Amino acid sequence: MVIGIDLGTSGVKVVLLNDEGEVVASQTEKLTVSRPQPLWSEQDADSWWQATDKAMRALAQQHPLSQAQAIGLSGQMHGATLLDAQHQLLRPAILWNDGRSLAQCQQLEEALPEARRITGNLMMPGFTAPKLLWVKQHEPEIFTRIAKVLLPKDYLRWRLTGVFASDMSDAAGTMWLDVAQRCWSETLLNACGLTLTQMPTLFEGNQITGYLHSQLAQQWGMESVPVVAGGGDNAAGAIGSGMINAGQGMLSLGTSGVYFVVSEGFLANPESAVHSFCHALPDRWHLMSVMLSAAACLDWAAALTGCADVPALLAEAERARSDVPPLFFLPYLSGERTPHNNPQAKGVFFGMTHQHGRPELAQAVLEGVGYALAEGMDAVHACGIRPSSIMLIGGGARSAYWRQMLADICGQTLDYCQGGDVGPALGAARLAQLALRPEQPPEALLPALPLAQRHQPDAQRHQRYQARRAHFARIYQQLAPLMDTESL
Ligand SMILES: Nc1ncnc2c1ncn2[C@@H]1O[C@H](COP(=O)(O)OP(=O)(O)O)[C@@H](O)[C@H]1O
Ligand SMILES: O=C(CO)[C@@H](O)[C@H](O)COP(=O)(O)O
Repeated sequence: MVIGIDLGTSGVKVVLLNDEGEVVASQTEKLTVSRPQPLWSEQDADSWWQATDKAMRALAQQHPLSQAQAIGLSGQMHGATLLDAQHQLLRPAILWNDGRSLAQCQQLEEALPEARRITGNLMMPGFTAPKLLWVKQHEPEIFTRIAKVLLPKDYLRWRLTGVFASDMSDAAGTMWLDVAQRCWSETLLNACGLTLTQMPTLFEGNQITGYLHSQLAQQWGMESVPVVAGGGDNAAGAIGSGMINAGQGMLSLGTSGVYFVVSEGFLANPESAVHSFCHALPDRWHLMSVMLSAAACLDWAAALTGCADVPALLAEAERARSDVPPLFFLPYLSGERTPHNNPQAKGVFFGMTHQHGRPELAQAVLEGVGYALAEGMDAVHACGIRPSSIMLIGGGARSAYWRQMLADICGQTLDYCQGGDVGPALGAARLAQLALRPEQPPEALLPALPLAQRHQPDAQRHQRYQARRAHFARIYQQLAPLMDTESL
């Protein structure tokens, strides 16, 4: 048996897999995001640990963990978790959807024109490097005390094992990694005033990084098992759904919305804000487009419209009238990465009339996220890569109604598989399984998940959505110059 721990933005998920690769128990503990200033997005890293401990204890109640042989980790990417020499947290973690560091991105790009070549990526505020430059400039007393910079799941690893380590897929999102060579770039680190000693040691996703503290093992009723490197949540989600070979694609509907395609070797197109990162297995890479608020828009809209929860919002959307003028929603509640790279982008409802009520607002939100995802897909396809199949994962993929709508909007066949909603945790567990059997080729241990439902696009609906998508794009283009409201 193996355990997968996924530190998502909305919660920590833990799963227990048996030797047949089936989930025998799982538990989620919720997390909240704090937004103390415009563009900021933070979480208390200690709350990650508290949620993990609680989830593990609950997992142990559901099923004894004495047979567990390894733990794998996965987590929200890019977050800056800063520790001092006594290993105390220096400030709240600055998250992947925090937009405060645009100026620092520009400074890094100007100072280091070779950054795009080394990282394969455009410097964007969500990434870790510009966040550290922001801390250096705005919180110098904290910056000088930084002994270690950790990504979110690697902070959990430190709490689990006492080891400072990361994996290539997550490290690629820092902008300090030479992505083609899979090693830290001292040039990039030095540009932020950092050195190699402040970085965790790098591993491939299927390698053992350390062992569970015996005290924790005892509390959770298990052995002091190996803790495996794991992956950033998107790479881990891809591993969980068997996406490891060139041309395989995945659409993740978590807090963020991610279109992930495994590439043939290292491939980059930084100008389009497409991300080019290492996969969580050796010698494999991938491309992805990232929208910052995907299923997050559903939670926001549910609260806004007085729906009890996301399923209630989805039920409202299904009642939306089709004989009223189209209503548009720009889903940029936390700014946007692909394709706009605009932290100042804002959410917008456009086209409201007396005929629109809660169902139409709900429907507009689902559609708006769909149009933005379709734009990200196009950006990835423009890199010359088009997958033969696309797997849906993440909490948002639980809705069959939204899944079909997304297939219709994107004009793509989308597959939903059993277990897809806990994809990254499953991937973390599968990486742990791989680490225990290094002699086995990954293909043998990563079978595709059983197909639950295939969503074929409907040609007529796709045509109608295409016309609306073009209008959605025009609304953004027209309103983008008005979206920087900081000086008002
Ligand atoms: N039944 C449902 N149908 C559609 N979306 C759902 C449902 N339940 C939860 N969600 C969405 O799933 C999201 C969480 O997905 P998850 O993949 O766990 O995200 P993260 O990894 O960012 O924590 C929530 O933002 C919520 O909007
Ligand atoms: O920033 C990115 C990827 O570049 C996000 O995908 C984060 O990794 C958060 O993921 P979720 O919490 O939405 O799964």
